Amino acid sequence: MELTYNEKRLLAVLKPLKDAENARKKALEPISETVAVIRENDSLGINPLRDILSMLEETKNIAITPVKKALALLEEATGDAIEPLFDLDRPDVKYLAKIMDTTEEAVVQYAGLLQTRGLADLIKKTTKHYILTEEGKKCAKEGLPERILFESFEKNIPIKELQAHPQAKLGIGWLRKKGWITIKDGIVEKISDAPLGEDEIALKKPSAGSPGIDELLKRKLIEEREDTEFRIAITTEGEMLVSTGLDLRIEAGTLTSEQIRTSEWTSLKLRKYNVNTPPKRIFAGKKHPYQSLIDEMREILISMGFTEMYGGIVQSSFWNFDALFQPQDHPAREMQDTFFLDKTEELPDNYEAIRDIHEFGGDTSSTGWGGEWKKEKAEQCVLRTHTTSLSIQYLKDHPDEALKVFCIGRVYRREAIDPTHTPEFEQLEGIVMDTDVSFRHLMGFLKEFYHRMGFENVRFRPAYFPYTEPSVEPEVYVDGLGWVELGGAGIFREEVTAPWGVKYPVLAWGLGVSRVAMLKMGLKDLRQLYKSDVDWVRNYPVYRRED
Ligand SMILES: N[C@@H](Cc1ccccc1)C(=O)O
Repeated sequence: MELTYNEKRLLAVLKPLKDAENARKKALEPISETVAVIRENDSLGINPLRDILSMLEETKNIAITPVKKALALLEEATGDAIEPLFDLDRPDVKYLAKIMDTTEEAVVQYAGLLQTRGLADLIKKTTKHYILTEEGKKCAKEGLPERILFESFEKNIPIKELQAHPQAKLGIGWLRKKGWITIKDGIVEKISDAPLGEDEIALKKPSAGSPGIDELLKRKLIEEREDTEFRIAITTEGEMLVSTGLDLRIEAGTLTSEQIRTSEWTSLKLRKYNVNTPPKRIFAGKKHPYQSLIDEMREILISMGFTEMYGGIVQSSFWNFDALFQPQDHPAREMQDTFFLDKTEELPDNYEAIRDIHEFGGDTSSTGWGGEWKKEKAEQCVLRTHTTSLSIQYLKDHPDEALKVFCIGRVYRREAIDPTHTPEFEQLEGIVMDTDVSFRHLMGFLKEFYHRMGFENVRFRPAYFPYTEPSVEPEVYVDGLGWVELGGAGIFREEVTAPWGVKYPVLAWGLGVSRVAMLKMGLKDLRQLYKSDVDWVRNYPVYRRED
């Protein structure tokens, strides 16, 4: 495969650097010889030569003429001041990035490509170094606690007294461990002259390989750091390729309309694109997958002719339970099932109609639940446990017109949290009222909705809710899971509709939204929908309608 423009550029930079390095080595040969001779004489004890020796050794570390020349050329080419560097036959990536005016990552990438072609070697070197921790800095300045303690007394000292020393807590243990003291009959006595330890030497200059390092790491006086350095060396093949000449014309990435009109493009070198290289991923803002699904449900209902209703999260027990003919001693009204609030709400004017329904059936054919209905219980506010609390209020406000309304909203129940239960979740509520809608219409609406959501098989099982008769639970069939229950539905009872003068039959349902989300999104854990898991959101494919 042909070399990319950037690979060629890198090669074109590497080659003169290597030439410069070769020239430098060559120029240094006579110096090296001299140094060797002097060193030999020096070992014979001819001391005055020492100064010459160190002078010459220094020379070896200074950029000498050929290198200076190469750098001047590079500086001219890049317009950048370049620090003299050594090992120019395998320059550092930082340096290359600077002279190629690009990032270090890019240089490593080009070098990686060259390496697969055998034209360059990418050399990775990691080195360790150590830094002093806060504690370490203190000890490096003032000495280790045991050293300070050791120097705080002459030959012996009562242990009680030594314990009062601010360094005693850590220091005494170490004094014993290092064998600098003994303690007998409450008296501490020095038994060593406490030579400078390896740890103390390493603390002054913590460098890799010094014997005290491990001890200091264990005492958390120093921390280890790793530096990674990349260097790139051109290979002989690489050099040969450069010698045969590289086409270093700048490649055109995008053409201007001018270049196309004037046919200038025919003489340009066009950049080749590798369409197999995955691009860097960018993450644009996007809707949460759960929100997308909710929006899809909303659209389906709107397309089926429904309008949306809204209502508060905080509801009186009256609207959440009583108006729905849920007896006041119903288990769902217990503290352990519902979030009760330290708040009450006034009841509507004709609340007595609901009281009568509960106590004896009011004006209806019902016999009610019997017993005494308590107003205070109904006034108690709760976090709504179902969105049916909105449906009944909507009916109260629109008792005599045909209507199709829905709402998608959050509801709250005191559930223990596990993969399939959360104390907050969403419901999709709907009601349909018209002159002669029937149970068959109800099943028709629900089937149609689930079909549009992509569930082919829908069935209904008999169920019970205090506010509907008949009542059913819709279920959908999911491969691998079987029939899954998805909520409740039914026709509102007379006890619910009569108090508000509702004229026609009312079909009602409340469906689990998060349940549907789990099925549609293939989730095993419902909690995923409510976590701030950015990675998941980023990687979740943008949701598409199936129709
Ligand atoms: N409110 C019921 C569902 C339902 C709504 C309307 C009619 C019948 C049932 C629930 O939360 O489970």
